[in-house]
Amino acid sequence: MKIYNIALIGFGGVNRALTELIATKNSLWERDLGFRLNIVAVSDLYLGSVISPNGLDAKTLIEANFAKGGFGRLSGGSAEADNETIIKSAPVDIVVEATFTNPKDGEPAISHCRWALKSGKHVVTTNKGPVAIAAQELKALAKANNVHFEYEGSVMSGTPVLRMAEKTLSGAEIKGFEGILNGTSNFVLGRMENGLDFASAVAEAQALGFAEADPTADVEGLDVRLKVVILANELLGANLKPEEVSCEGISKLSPSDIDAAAKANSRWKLIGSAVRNADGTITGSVAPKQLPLEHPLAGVNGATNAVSLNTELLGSVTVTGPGAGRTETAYALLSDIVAIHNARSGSLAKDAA
Ligand SMILES: NC(=O)C1=CN([C@@H]2O[C@H](COP(=O)(O)OP(=O)(O)OC[C@H]3O[C@@H](n4cnc5c(N)ncnc54)[C@H](O)[C@@H]3O)[C@@H](O)[C@H]2O)C=CC1
Ligand SMILES: N[C@@H](CC=O)C(=O)O
Repeated sequence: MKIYNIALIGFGGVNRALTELIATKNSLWERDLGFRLNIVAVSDLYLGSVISPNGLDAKTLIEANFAKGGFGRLSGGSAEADNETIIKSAPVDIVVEATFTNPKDGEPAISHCRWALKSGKHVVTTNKGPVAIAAQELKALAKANNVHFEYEGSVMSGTPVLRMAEKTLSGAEIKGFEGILNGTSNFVLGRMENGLDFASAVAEAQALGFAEADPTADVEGLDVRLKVVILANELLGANLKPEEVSCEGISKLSPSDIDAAAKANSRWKLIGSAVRNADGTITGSVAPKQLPLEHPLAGVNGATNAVSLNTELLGSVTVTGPGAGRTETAYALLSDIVAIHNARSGSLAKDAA
């Protein structure tokens, strides 16, 4: 049985949810997946950092109500978040990057990934910045250092779309996609349909753990823009940069726009899409669209996301599932670790034989 020592960078909703899963499910994973996870280091801007080479107790990490700089009170702890030392020096196999997504330049998360990969550590991340802005560089670094860079949760949280497409749609010739790719804005639009005002709906999405640290990224479409870039680059072989994707969010939609749509048997949805043009170029966009109720994406509600992949050989293939949520996103990290474990232990090859 394998034990993976891990470092958590960022200890917010997602990495706390992963810690909770570790506290409750390690024995199940040992039996069913063939590994356990051992948290050896944690670093968080607010709490500080801590390293314990033998491992930290996951239950204690979750239950202790640490104040600002609180890791400083732990043995091996410091009130400052020394990410660089933790990432480069902690004796871990996997760095779990779940700090905030910076839609402008992806930092400091890109540096976190770079440090880890250069130190010969696998990276699993739900952070969209490094994937949308620096995937090529980080994949090359991973390859050069014989480690993995995995990021299933960067699009549609724990709902498998990147790995599903890579593993099961090879040769289907994906020509484009359109989807609902932000849980917060979809949740907000639904709550506004029920009469709630915009600000209260955003506050609810924050309380439920769906929203970004700065929810402007959700409601102005910046988060979807990163996801469009990731999907286009991964599934269509594009080389898009965020600034090349046109972007409009939902913040200008008023209650009367929402009512008018309902009266016309339709609904506003924030749609991210990309298409391969006749000349081979790829165009991406993010914009609110008024969809008739019978449209397949019109019935996707709350923090659920959905993406319809337009393929040459299969027609339209739609994947739907949670697009945000702490535990749902922590599951994406687990699925990345399972992918690493299977690749390293050769169990997929054995299954296929
Ligand atoms: N919550 C969700 O539903 C989903 C989140 N994501 C992404 O996962 C990541 C984590 O999300 P959440 O946990 O919900 O965010 P969060 O805001 O709850 O937690 C982020 C944590 O990172 C810490 N942090 C910020 N900058 C840091 C730095 N430079 N060094 C160390 N720690 C730092 C903050 O103190 C905070 O505790 C984000 O990038 C987010 O975009 C992706 C898919 C879904
Ligand atoms: N804030 C994002 C979280 C997942 O990426 C969302 O609401 O979809």
